[in-house]
Amino acid sequence: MPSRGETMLSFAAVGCRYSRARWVFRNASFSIAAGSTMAILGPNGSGKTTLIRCAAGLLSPREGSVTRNAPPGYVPQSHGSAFAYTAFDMVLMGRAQGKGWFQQPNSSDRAAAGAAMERVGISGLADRLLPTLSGGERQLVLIARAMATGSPLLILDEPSTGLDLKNQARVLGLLRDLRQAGMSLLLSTHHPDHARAVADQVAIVQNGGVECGSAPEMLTESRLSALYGVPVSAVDYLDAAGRPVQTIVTGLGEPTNPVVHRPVGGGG
Ligand SMILES: Nc1ncnc2c1ncn2[C@@H]1O[C@H](COP(=O)(O)OP(=O)(O)OP(=O)(O)O)[C@@H](O)[C@H]1O
Repeated sequence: MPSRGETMLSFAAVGCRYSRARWVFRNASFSIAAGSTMAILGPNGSGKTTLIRCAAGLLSPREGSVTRNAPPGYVPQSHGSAFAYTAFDMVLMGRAQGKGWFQQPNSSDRAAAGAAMERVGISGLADRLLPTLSGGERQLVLIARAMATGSPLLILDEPSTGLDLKNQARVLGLLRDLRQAGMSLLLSTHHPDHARAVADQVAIVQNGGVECGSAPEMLTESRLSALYGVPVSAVDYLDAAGRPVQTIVTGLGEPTNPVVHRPVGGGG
């Protein structure tokens, strides 16, 4: 594992576009150190996936430079189609990174794939064919595949898409553990709450620009309300263990009278 604080990924004045007519974004500059996480937020179509693909080396920047100090583990945005591999074989493909085309996986590759599945909590799916899995189960397989690479740098495009609350919590907990273990993570999300749960830094992609800062600085009510064009509030409450917690909600719910924030799981 790289030493804590070492730069794992950096963008220097990066610009990306698909056609001459329009830049998706320009002048993106940031770096991610070992043991830290950056979340990318932005409206639909603003350029989050473009930035993620550029970071993963799947798209070349039109200007500026991207530096990685390891080939990353990559989790693509989930999509419907899937080849008829077993979940285990899909995860094992994560071990192919850096190997020759015809090199067979060995026993340590199999052990790493099994360990990644166990870590993500999907060992029970090992023999299932991908087309028979639910969208959320497939998403967990893709996360395990990225982990099986053993790379200290993980790049994830909307990793919680399609996951139920329990699996969202599982994935967020896992990402936190990986950061704690010294890994570097870059993820895109539509959930400011998830960014708050796992990220030290936040990049906001909007109107052709990328603005970066610390998570507390970027995840304010006013910034998020302006970003999404809906009222956004930060709500304090006590969790089931009685700890004060803050969550981010859109102010689109029904008005209550009187307004009471009860602890989740607190009954009454
Ligand atoms: N292959 C492509 N060719 C041309 N334009 C593209 C291509 N991929 C994306 N775009 C355009 O680039 C812009 C940014 O797309 P991108 O997928 O990066 O946005 P996003 O923020 O990830 O969106 P979402 O939240 O909806 O997933 C959009 O206007 C999109 O239409």
